[in-house]
Amino acid sequence: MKDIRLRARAKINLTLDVTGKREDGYHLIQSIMQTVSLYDGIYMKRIQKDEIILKSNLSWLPTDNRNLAYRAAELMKAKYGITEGVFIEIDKRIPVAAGLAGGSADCAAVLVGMNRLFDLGLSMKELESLAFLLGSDIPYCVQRGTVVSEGVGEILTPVKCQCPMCYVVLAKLPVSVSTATVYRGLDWQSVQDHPDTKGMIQAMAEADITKMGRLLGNVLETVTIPMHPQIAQLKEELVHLGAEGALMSGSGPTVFGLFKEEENAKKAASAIRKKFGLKEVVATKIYHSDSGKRGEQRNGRNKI
Ligand SMILES: C[C@@](CO)(OP(=O)(O)O)[C@H](O)COP(=O)(O)OP(=O)(O)OC[C@H]1O[C@@H](n2ccc(N)nc2=O)[C@H](O)[C@@H]1O
Ligand SMILES: Nc1ncnc2c1ncn2[C@@H]1O[C@H](COP(=O)(O)OP(=O)(O)O)[C@@H](O)[C@H]1O
Repeated sequence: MKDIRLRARAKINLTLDVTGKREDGYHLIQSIMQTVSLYDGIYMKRIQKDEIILKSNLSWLPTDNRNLAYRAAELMKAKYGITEGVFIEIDKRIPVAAGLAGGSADCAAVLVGMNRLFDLGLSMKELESLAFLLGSDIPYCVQRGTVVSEGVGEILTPVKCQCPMCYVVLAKLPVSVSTATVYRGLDWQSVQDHPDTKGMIQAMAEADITKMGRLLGNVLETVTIPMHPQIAQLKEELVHLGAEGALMSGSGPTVFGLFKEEENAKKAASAIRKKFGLKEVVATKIYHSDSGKRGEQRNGRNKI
């Protein structure tokens, strides 16, 4: 039976602005999203019996249609009349409910995986449209890279210059933050400090990581930091440890710091782990696709 291995990578938001609110309560955003190397491993296999079997290394992660990866397989099966089944195994490494889009990345990977496993021949654009039915961040997780995300997350414009290579420390407090609660708590019209999206793109074009560090900005911090003030302490400590800048990712609570040197990022990660007694601290880096094409076959293994 045909099988496939994929890497579902996490994202950070280098900038996140909210520019309006739709009548249905969803917020209009402008955000520079960036893929990082940290990934969940996804293994998928066609099975004869018409069912979806999902397993993961986290005992408490749902394995039914509360899991976004399951929902992706369910949607594809229904839409394309697939009567065979699929086995999905998730090796979860991205912290959950963290502002890193781990669930969305798994979901996007399963959409890509179903397309390949069942030879559906769908284009990236078609996969992104399906992705948007499942969540606002998921079209981006299909596309990946350095992208300006607008609308509620469905309007994606790749940034022409690549984000310069730098090292990223992710530190997650042991608390869960609901994206819906954070957006509900935002009074977007009274936000004073809007991130400079254009300035950030310019800094990336100049490969000026120091300037990028200065321009990091996320309006959702105004909601999540009062709920969890340690986020501000983590940001301060990362800068103290040599980060060019630090920011909360998405709706939080993960904080990331940007470092020029890998060694410094690793040292900072271990210092943060000790000082704050945190388990979920990862030193990773900006992800640059080396093939330019998602799902490219390398060394006999499918990677995304
Ligand atoms: C904040 C961001 C920034 O990248 O990321 P995360 O923190 O989730 O990683 C995203 O906008 C999150 O996208 P995602 O997590 O896919 O959101 P969804 O599942 O579609 O929606 C969860 C809830 O958030 C609110 N929501 C979401 C997106 C948006 N543009 N405006 C909203 O108000 C809605 O109330 C919705 O019920
Ligand atoms: N495959 C999955 N991995 C992680 N979380 C998932 C998954 N499927 C559904 N979820 C649920 O989605 C919610 C958001 O998870 P996640 O995508 O990790 O966070 P965020 O949206 O903050 O980046 C969690 O409450 C989690 O229970």
